[in-house]
Amino acid sequence: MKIGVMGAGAVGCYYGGMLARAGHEVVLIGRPAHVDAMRHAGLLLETQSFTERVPVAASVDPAAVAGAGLVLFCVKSADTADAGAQIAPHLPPDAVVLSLQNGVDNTERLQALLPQAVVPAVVYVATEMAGPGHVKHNGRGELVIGPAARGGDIARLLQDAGIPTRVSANAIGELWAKLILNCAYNALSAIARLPYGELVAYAGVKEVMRDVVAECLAVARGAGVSVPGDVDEAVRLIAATMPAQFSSTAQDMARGRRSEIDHLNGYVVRKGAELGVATPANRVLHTIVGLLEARIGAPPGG
Ligand SMILES: NC(=O)C1=CN([C@@H]2O[C@H](COP(=O)(O)OP(=O)(O)OC[C@H]3O[C@@H](n4cnc5c(N)ncnc54)[C@H](OP(=O)(O)O)[C@@H]3O)[C@@H](O)[C@H]2O)C=CC1
Ligand SMILES: CC(C)(CO)C(=O)C(=O)O
Repeated sequence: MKIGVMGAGAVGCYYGGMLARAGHEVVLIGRPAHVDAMRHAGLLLETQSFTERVPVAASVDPAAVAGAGLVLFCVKSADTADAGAQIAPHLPPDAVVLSLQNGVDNTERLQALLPQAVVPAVVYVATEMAGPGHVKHNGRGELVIGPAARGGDIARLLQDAGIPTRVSANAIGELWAKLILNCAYNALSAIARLPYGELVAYAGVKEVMRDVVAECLAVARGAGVSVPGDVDEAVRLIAATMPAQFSSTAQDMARGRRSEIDHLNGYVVRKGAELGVATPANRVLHTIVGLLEARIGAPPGG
């Protein structure tokens, strides 16, 4: 089965690379610098256990998804609508689109554009682009995917390629659990320009995070979502296990790029307003990040 990857960035290149390395026909669709490098010398896949150059097809043309039975959709949340519209005319009717994105509404937004099955995936990985056509895997790599008609087959295909995958009937709840971590850490790390260890050591930060988490849980409850696990413990563990890490929002801001904040705290604020749940702490964080992004000239969120 041909596999298309929409968004040849950190996540797309890691998972697409693992699948290509396992012998699947994979095409990575991305920006010219990465595509040119991969066409010339393959994808440089640097993981914690091996480093390999993986031959892979690459294109800047969204039409390259034609003929794909599975598409990994790996753009940032702000690019979901544009990238979804670009692949829509070229997708086979029976393709399955797996959304490998943070935030809880990408599947819904993508499904509104596509008649094909769109399945959410919770992505537990740390990966980055270290240069054109060069992906660096810094840890983990598991996926939790939502149920789908061919969910079992897709999970097996991923497993066989060395990607630990399970199917969960509550993938949306798991996406919310991750969203809550993002809401607690991402904006604060970006605003303070601090890694998590220093961030939580500052007086009052843990209390702000507690307020943010309580609001998120109230919105999730209002939306009928059951958030699995011990959320407070999960929040505590982030700073304890990655004290030197800056949030992806902080990293985007440092690069002058638009972050996903509108789909993190911003989503909680919008959903809270819709459900009549107050979200003052999330609102303040979302607004301050928006102001900072406007000051550095990052394109407005979408
Ligand atoms: N990196 C990580 O470790 C993790 C990331 N995630 C989530 O995964 C998702 C993807 O993140 P990540 O891979 O880091 O992001 P990246 O920015 O590294 O990758 C996305 C790539 O897609 C490109 N792109 C966007 N729109 C198009 C388009 N229309 N056509 C072709 N290429 C396009 C982007 O180019 P450009 O930048 O020029 O727009 C970029 O190169 C996000 O939701 C993120 O939150 C989840 C867990 C971990
Ligand atoms: C979980 C967390 C907060 C880890 O850095 C993350 O996903 C992010 O930075 O976006």
